Amino acid sequence: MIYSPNPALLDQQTHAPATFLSFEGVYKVFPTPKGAYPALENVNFTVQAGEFICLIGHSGCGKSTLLNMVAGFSQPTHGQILLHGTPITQPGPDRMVVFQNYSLLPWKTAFENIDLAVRAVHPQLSQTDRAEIVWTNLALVGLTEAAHRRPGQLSGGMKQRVAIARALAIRPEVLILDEPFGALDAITREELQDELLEIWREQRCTVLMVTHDIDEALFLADRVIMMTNGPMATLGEDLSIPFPRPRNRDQLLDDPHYAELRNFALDFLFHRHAHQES
Ligand SMILES: Nc1ncnc2c1ncn2[C@@H]1O[C@H](COP(=O)(O)OP(=O)(O)OP(=O)(O)O)[C@@H](O)[C@H]1O
Repeated sequence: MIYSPNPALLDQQTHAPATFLSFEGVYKVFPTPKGAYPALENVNFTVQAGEFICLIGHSGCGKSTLLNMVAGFSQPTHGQILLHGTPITQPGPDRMVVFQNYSLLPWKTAFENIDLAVRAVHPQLSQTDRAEIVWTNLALVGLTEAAHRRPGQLSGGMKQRVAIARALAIRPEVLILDEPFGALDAITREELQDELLEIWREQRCTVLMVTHDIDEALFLADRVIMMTNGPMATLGEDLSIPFPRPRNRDQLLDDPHYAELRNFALDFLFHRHAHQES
């Protein structure tokens, strides 16, 4: 079959397929009681479909602000963020967010939390079809056995697995992860990183993930976007991570290029753009 792109996805002037996701001169200014606070200034970069991008920067540099605008929770003050060439103006099921604090409904079971999201996006589906989607996604994160437990009966890692399964059940094009493993112990964190890579490999969604952990970013990402400090934070470095996949943690640590990239990132954060409090 000959591939013919959807005309709506073509750039009107060049007729080239529109970039998957692009940040074009994005500024964000927050009104505060003390006056306008310019959080982000002139952020420009593009993301290809299927890329795994990690955003790193000191606390307060605007990482969550940027993700929130991709999610459609807020709008740039100037500039635009385009998905398939169309400005993002509101939330939609093509972009799902997973937060650090799981944000599950405590009175619903794992199954019900996921089912609720599926029902909100696909109200036309029968209960049987919805249940199939929920079971598939619970299995994807290894939680079939815990389906009928409420969040209070789940560990932190299990709660985050439910949150990831809930996001994936909607089949988003962009999976937005805001420090998803920040509250987890080191072992659970590594397990979830491996599972996330496996899911991403199978589903080929595009991932935008905020992390404070350089090793996590180097293990997971195709590119690490490093942000300068706020106010007026912007893109500082756009690092390509060349390690072949599937990645093996021990092999990565032995790779001299790994130490080079890690030192470059550390130098960016703690010398070139040191935070006063760091
Ligand atoms: N609604 C708001 N009103 C005013 N200022 C805001 C608002 N939201 C964020 N800010 C400010 O914008 C800056 C960026 O915040 P943001 O939460 O995006 O940073 P971050 O890089 O995600 O930080 P962290 O790593 O600590 O989560 C901060 O100085 C924050 O105080």
